[in-house]
Amino acid sequence: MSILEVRNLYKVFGPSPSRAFTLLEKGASKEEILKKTGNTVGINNASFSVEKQETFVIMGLSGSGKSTVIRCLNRLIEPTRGQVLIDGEDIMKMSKAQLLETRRKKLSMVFQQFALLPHRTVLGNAEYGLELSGVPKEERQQKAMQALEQVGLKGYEQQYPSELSGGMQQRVGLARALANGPEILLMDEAFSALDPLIRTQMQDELLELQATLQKTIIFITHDLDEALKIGDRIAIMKDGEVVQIGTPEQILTKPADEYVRAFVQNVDRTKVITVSAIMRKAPTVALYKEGPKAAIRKMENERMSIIYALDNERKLQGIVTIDDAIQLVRERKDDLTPVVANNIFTTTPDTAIGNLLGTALETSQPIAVLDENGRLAGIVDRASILGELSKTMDEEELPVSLADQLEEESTPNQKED
Ligand SMILES: Nc1ncnc2c1ncn2[C@@H]1O[C@H](COP(=O)(O)OP(=O)(O)OP(=O)(O)O)[C@@H](O)[C@H]1O
Repeated sequence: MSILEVRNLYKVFGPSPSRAFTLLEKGASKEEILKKTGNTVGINNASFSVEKQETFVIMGLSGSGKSTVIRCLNRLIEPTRGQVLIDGEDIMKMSKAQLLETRRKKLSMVFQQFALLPHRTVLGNAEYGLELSGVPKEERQQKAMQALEQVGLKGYEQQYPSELSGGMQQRVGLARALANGPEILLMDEAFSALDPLIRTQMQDELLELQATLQKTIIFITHDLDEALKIGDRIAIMKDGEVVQIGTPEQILTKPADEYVRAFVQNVDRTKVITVSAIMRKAPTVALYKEGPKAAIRKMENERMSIIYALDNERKLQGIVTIDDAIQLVRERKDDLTPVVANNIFTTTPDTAIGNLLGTALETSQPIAVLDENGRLAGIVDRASILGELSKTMDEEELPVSLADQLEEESTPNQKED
């Protein structure tokens, strides 16, 4: 079961939501509805679910409805229609007391403008949520200290917010949210007010922190690069609607419509698209013990001149050429081991393809993709790496030798024509 589920959520701001709904049902646009009724459609039929420990990013341009969605999740804004289920419980049906309890125990929010109390120390700010919940002093201080340590602010407990840099102030905001021990962290443009360098650093730190904390994070941003970096999945919003939900790779490789395509077209795909998106099954694979005759048969069937040789645990040991295998048959050997050449280039499924650029230049052989146990997960060849790279870069931007190779590979057999 998803930890959070949003079903057919609507928020209409204004005097007469029912008039807006009538027009929405007829397919009217947000602008038309505003013009005719004076109502603003903030969220239009949004549905998504978030899994436990997932970082789910909601991304969209200004006015697309991100902040309204995140505020509906804890009912800081009352949805007009729809359901928000947290651990299967509909927050729309909760009493005031239940809602408060849920906000304190399950959801914590980190705001763009830090929202710190200026007259309280760092520690005083970090323990504030717990204080509101009535947690005894000693316990709340201990939890707040732990949270401050997690965000790298140990030693700053007695400072005041004005004595800290923007990045540090936001760490206090994060510590305050973490101190409550929530299952879900709601982060509303949490890094958008920071300088670019500090912002990148905070993104890295959040990723690091999340690797150990494993919270469920719902992160709002208008910055696509931030979304692609942080999100396990991303929901893209436009005019209050969720237009696509997918992993960063899915968003880049299979944009749902022209809007998303236009949005992602300038992204450096090579940093996001990983080998797993372009690898294919290795065509010919043999176990050592199958011997050279079986290997030759497989190579013939697949019309290949090499075979990937695996040991008994199916770990890749190297490649055997058809000439090597023929030689082994002549020598009456019944095992492939003697001729396995292990000078094969390897990579892993989660390597960004931009990092394979050098290897693609060095070898015309496919690169073997190994899983974490050294088993052959597939292969990735130069054509598919170059194909992906060329979608990102203009040809003039490609290294000269790569551009030449691309040219050669895209016009095969020209001389023979
Ligand atoms: N209190 C309100 N009253 C009327 N309209 C509102 C209100 N709050 C938001 N809206 C409208 O709802 C739509 C969605 O706004 P929202 O703030 O959720 O967008 P956003 O994607 O978070 O944008 P930003 O990044 O600029 O905050 C916008 O058209 C906005 O004008």
